[in-house]
Order: sequence, then C-alpha cells, then structure tokens
Amino acid sequence: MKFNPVEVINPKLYKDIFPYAEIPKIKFNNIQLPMDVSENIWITDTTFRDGQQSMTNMNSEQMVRLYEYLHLLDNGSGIIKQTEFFLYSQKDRNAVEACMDKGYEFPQITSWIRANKEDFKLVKEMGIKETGILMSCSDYHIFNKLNKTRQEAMKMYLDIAYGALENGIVPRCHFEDITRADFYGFVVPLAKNLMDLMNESKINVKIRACDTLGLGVSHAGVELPRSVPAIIHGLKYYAGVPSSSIEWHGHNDYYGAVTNSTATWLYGGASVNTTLFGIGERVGNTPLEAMIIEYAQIKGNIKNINLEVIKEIEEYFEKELRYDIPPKTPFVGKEFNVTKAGIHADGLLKDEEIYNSFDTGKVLGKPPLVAINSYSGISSIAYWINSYFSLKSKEKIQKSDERLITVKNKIDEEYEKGRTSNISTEEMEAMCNMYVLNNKYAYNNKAI
Ligand SMILES: CC(C)C(=O)C(=O)O
Repeated sequence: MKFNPVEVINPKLYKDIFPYAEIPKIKFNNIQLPMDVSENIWITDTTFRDGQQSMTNMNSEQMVRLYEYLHLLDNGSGIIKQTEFFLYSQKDRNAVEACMDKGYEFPQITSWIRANKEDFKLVKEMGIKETGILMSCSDYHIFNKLNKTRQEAMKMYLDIAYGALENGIVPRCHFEDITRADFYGFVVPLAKNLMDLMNESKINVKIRACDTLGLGVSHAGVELPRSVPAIIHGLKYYAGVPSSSIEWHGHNDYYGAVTNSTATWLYGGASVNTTLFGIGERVGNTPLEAMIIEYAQIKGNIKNINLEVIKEIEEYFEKELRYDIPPKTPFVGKEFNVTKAGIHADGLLKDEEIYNSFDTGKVLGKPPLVAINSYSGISSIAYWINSYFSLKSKEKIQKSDERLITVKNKIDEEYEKGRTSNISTEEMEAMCNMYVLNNKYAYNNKAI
C-alpha cells in the first residue's frame, strides 16, 4: 500500500456539519472550481439493485422485460451504458443469463457482489466483465459499522480490488458515504492506491462516489465533504482518476439527486448512476429519465434515444409491477404537464408555448393538458379532447361542436352536487368516449 490514510484515534464525524440533533449544515469556503465536461458522458442504471430493494421484488421475467425496455429506450445511443444486477439468488442469475442471451450492446450487464472469492468465481463463470464492490469511506462506517481503523479498512478494500483484478474483472469501487468522509485523509489515498492497481494490472478500475444519505451539495463554493464539485474535481486532480472512471450515485433525501448528478458531469465525472422513476432506498435514487433530459440540455441532443419508450415503461410499472408513479413527477407523472390554474389554461388555449416549456407532445408523446373543473368552459373541454386524443387538423373538435354541451352539462352537474376535486383523466376519457367520440379514439375502453 503506497498511499496511507491519515490515521486518527477518534472517528472524524464532522459534527460541526452533521450535529445529528439538528438539520445538517452547509459550510461555504467560496472556492470556485473549474467546470470540465467530458466529451463523452453517460448514464448507468441500478433499477435492479438499489431500485428493486425499495419495492416488491421483481421476478426474472419482469427483470428481463425491463432490461428490454432499457435497451429500447437507449436505442443504440450508448447513453444508457450499463445496468447492474445482484447475483445472490437463482432468480437473479436466471434474469442475468436471459438478459445476456439477448446479446444487446447496451446496456452492458454488470454485477454487484459480496467481496469474497466465491462471488468473484461466480462473476467470472457468468462471463460478466465488471462488478461493484462495497468500500465504505466515512468514519461513520469504518469505525462505527466495520469496527476497523482506516488502515485496516483500506487494506481490506485493496485486497478485494486485487481479487477482482486477479480474476480479470473490472472492480467498480463503491465509495459509500463519501459525502461524510475525510476526503484528503481517506478518499484520496484509497483512490490513488486503486489507480496504482489499475496501472499495474492494465485493467480498468472505476470509482463510484456514493452519496449514501443524499447529503451532497452541488452549489459552487461549498466545503468538503459535502461539495460535489470538490469531490469530483478532487478525484480527478488529486487522485488522478480519469473522467471515464468517475461515477456519481445519488440519493434524493435533500432533493439534490438530479442537480448533484448534473454537477458530476459538469465537474469532470463521465457517469451518473440512476434508477427508472428514481425508485430506490428511502426517498429514492436519481431518476434515469431526468438525467436523459439533463443530458439533452447539456449536450444539445440525445443521440437516438427513443423517449417515447418511457410511456410504455410507465405503463409496465403501473400495471405489471403495481408501482404508482406520483402524478406530479416531472416528465413521467400523469399530471406533469396538466395546467390547473384557470388563467394558465386560458394561456395554453391561446398558445401552447405560453405554459409548456417544450413540445412534450412531440418529444415525449405527451401533449400538455388543461385540468377540467368547475371553471372549465367549452373551449377547455375541446382543448382537452384534442390534446389527450392527439387529434390533428380535420379531426380536431371545434368549440362550436354541440356534443361538447353534453359533456359540459355532465361536469356542471358534478359540481352542483358539491364536488370540489378536478374531473380525473379517467372520467374525462370515459365521458368523451361516450358523448363525443363514440369510443373511436378510446385508449382504455373504459365505461363510465
Ligand atoms: C450500498 C452503497 C453502494 C449504495 O448503494 C449507496 O451508498 O447508496
């Protein structure tokens, strides 16, 4: 071991930042670091590991179907580069084998294992080229969970990495709880030792910076250990880790999962780890779909990612996995572009661009809608029908159409009875099918 950690008698727990009895603090130092976006940036997926742990377990068929969906969404772009699987149970291994049999280039299949010789054998036998291994970095973990000194923990982690390399496997070293870790006293020496192993073995070694409790902060001028720019910049410049080996794994406890992942890209890490719809431990991980939108904004395009597939994945989650996506979730919730305020609805009717920031109909297959309630007039109802059923030119329902009066009367009756809530999408769909469209454009064929 060439680079030793700074040994401490007592764990360094940053109590000035994390007093436990109070909300954590952000300390500012006003140091501005240079942005440094890599030419090539990408997304990895942990829906089957961190994601799946937070919901009802998926069976092998469901995992394989979702893997196919990820492949269809990626659509050969290579932006959704990898996805990782547990290998613990026969079910997981069956899923991995079936996914590998598909022979897709993207997402590449990687694993997550306990750090023991048997598991390395398994990875190798299954023909998997990369595996994740836990390397907890903060003294909360080293002292209080592992009951080790920093030196002992570092030695153990390097042995594990060495074991992977001996088997010809790329170790992806999960630096758990990096946002509460002593960066220069432990993280940098560990990363430097790992880079030595990479250079000696000529096998790639990756570092995944895990913001285990979602404490990372993306603003400029923040002190370590919470600063995402300082962590990413520091891994690159103080530990010599190449961009392509730096990845961020975020949790959304402080609503920072997306901005922290974006900061990783901006300050020189190539990869951000995500889950579909942000499912994951506690409040969840970084949502994959959000990072596609971030990618589009940073790079100006999404190569040939097929965003319309997201709609199918949403349906699959809701119908097959019984997971309800909260309706107000950006880009994927049923109401993400539904305008409710009367004055906004009025603007939308005049010109869609006034209250929709991009053509969600064209890009995501989800045109903006207006909510229907006691204030909705005939023109809102006409707009709702035309958008929801994607009616074009001649098919469009005009506000002079008499059939709309029946719908309007039905809605008014509801509010006369004392209703206060909006008319739901399902109710509108059923009413329109019955009184206006005669089921011609029905999506779900629901009766009222
Ligand atoms: C268990 C570790 C690797 C993790 O997923 C996290 O830190 O969130």
